[in-house]
Amino acid sequence: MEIDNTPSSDEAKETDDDFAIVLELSEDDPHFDKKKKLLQNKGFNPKELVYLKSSPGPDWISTTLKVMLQIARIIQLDEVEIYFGEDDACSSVEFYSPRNEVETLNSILSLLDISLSSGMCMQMNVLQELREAIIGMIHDFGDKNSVKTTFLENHSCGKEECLLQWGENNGITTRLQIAYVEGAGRGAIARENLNVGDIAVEIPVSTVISEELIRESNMFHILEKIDGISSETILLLWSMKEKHNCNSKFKIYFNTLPEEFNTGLSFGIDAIMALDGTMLLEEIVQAKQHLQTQYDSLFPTLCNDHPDIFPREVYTWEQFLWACELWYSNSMQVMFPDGKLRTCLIPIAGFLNHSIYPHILHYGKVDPATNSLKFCLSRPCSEGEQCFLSYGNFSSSHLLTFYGFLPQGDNPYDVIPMVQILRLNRKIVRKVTPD
Ligand SMILES: C[S@@+](CC[C@H](N)C(=O)[O-])C[C@H]1O[C@@H](n2cnc3c(N)ncnc32)[C@H](O)[C@@H]1O
Repeated sequence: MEIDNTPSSDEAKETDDDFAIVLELSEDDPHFDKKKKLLQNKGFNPKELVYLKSSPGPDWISTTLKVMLQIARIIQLDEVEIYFGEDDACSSVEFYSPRNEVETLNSILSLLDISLSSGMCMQMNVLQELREAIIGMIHDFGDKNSVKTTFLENHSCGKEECLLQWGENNGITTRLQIAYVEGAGRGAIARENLNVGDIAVEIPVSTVISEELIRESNMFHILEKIDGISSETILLLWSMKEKHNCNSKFKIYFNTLPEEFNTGLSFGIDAIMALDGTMLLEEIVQAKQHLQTQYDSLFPTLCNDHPDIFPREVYTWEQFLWACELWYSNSMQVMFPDGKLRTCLIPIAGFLNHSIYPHILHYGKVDPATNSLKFCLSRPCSEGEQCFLSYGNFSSSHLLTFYGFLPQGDNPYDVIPMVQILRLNRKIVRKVTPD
């Protein structure tokens, strides 16, 4: 089917309608049915063809882009956005979330780039015009939503510089430098103007801390025999000891880690009192109880049975909590070429802070061609600007509990209680409204 602004079938014959950009909702999409319905509510099909004209009129580019955006926004919705998208099905929703918007613009850009690089299209000039318009929209979005960072000048970044040097010696390439920033510890700052598609940091797999590395350690054969123990727990126990290992390959990385993380898990009594009666306190207490149970199931048994491998002074509850906070707040999920998803610590990339308006959206897949992780920009980052990542679609309570901060701006993922309220509200309406 042709979209609104394309010619009717008679008109189509008079135009160069031989090349079309295809916007398609994948049948593998876990939300295919809901998205299809949303598309149909707006008059679109799951597969739409946007035909190019050789001499488009003055409004053609903007009208065409508007339609492409409407379709791509729905294709790029995530679960929470779909929930609200369904409510707004008949209204003319233009904006779902910052993540959705950046994802949408980048998905159209990549379709245009594929068409341009195929060289099959007669209307290269039109594709170029569409591309420039999309790039302009990505820039505008960044300009409207850039977060001002205040740098703290009186902090030395000696340890961080050492890590950057270590990274360089071990094949890490980065266009970021590290600085202390107000309210977030260290942050990663662009050394030069970075554009959409540029790689801000590239990390070879050999410099990533993952399960594979731990298999070589002398504690692995003991831990793997423990019933139900997860890879994450094994990694956590390894990092508690490796932190003190002077010969560790990752010594310089461990040197840069904070003594304290200040996530919700180590909130002091004052903070806990201030949260009295809130759902957040419940979340923190439950998470901590779970960790305490886990610790008690492992210690002091491991220290008693293998004192040389699990020294008592290293495996204290306080150090266990530190390692939990390290892994919760600094690890990333990475997909390896063998198809396995592993939890990893990633030196240097670990300095990237989170934002609701991130520059980098996709970073969790090893490129098999280079055996490296590439942190590519989905929107530009100017020289001297702090470069942000998206840690995921987390609510503020999750970010506070496991990362120790509240994000700036309206967090679109603060919706769970609201979703519950809406559902409850609907149930009440249904009950009181006769059929
Ligand atoms: C992966 S580390 C990022 C580097 C970290 N800032 C540091 O100095 O090591 C994640 C931690 O950074 C801090 N952080 C990340 N994003 C933040 C933000 N938007 N505001 C405040 N703190 C943030 C939190 O302490 C979080 O636990």
